Amino acid sequence: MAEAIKKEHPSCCVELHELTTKGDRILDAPLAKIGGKGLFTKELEQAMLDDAVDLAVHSLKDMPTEVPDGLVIGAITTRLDPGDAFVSAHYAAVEDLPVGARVGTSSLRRRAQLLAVRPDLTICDLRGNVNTRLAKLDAGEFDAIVLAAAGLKRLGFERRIRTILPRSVMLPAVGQGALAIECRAGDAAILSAIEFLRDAGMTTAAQAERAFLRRVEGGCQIPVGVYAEVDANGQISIDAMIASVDGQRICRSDAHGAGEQAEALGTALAEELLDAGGREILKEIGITA
Ligand SMILES: NCc1[nH]cc(CCC(=O)O)c1CC(=O)O
Repeated sequence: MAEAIKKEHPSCCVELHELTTKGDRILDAPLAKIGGKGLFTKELEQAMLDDAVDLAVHSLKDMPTEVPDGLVIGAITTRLDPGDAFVSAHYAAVEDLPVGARVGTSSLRRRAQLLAVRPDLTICDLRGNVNTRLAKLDAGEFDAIVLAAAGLKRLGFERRIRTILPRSVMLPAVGQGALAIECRAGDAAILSAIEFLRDAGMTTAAQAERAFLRRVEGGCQIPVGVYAEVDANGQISIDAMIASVDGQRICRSDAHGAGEQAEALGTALAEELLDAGGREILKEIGITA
């Protein structure tokens, strides 16, 4: 990212400040148990409010739906790959896994959707950075793991991907695969310097996906999936689901309309799913929506 900005603005001096967040540091507990919003974003946001850095690059999916006062998402990039990848030494796809196979994954969303199609699987918690997760698979702890395709691709592990799970089985997390560039709200110089990174279609899709998430009050800690896409005519399609953690119940639906209606469509789809059983599911895991 620093390289891309430097290339676009040769006269700018771009300095990289690497910060670690609570989400990077606590690697021995499932994200759902660490809890709290902004696990991967807070430290970076504080650095911007303190004027220590001018912008922060996040995975959009790590960003809470509410941005702190004084900060904005200045640009959302093209989605690298929204999907979830199946990685395994011995099996080519989920349907090839033997009965009771051990699958490692870090998220309730993946757990629920895997169990919906294969209730026999043993889903095991798996956290850590991508290298650690692949090392645990290679050490034989699991028959397969499922993790974001974008994370694997960005870190050069694309060849480890056996299949991308189809969206009919696995809806991604809100914003998965896109990056969000956050900066101070009034910083006109930075806002215009990062404008070139902005993907118009993805920005609209993110509005719908984040409106959906805002309405169901979830983060990547709850079994919720959503995927929105804008076509060449500016029409948006949204697919979303709310699942029980055991995958036994999945409320799923879709919505279509003009891109200008992205937020309203996302919110309405959330309400439809909450009314169709989603509210009850979230209540069971302690969330009132
Ligand atoms: N929950 C952690 C996280 N946040 C962003 C990514 C990479 C994918 C992306 O940038 O959307 C990952 C890893 C994963 O889910 O496997």
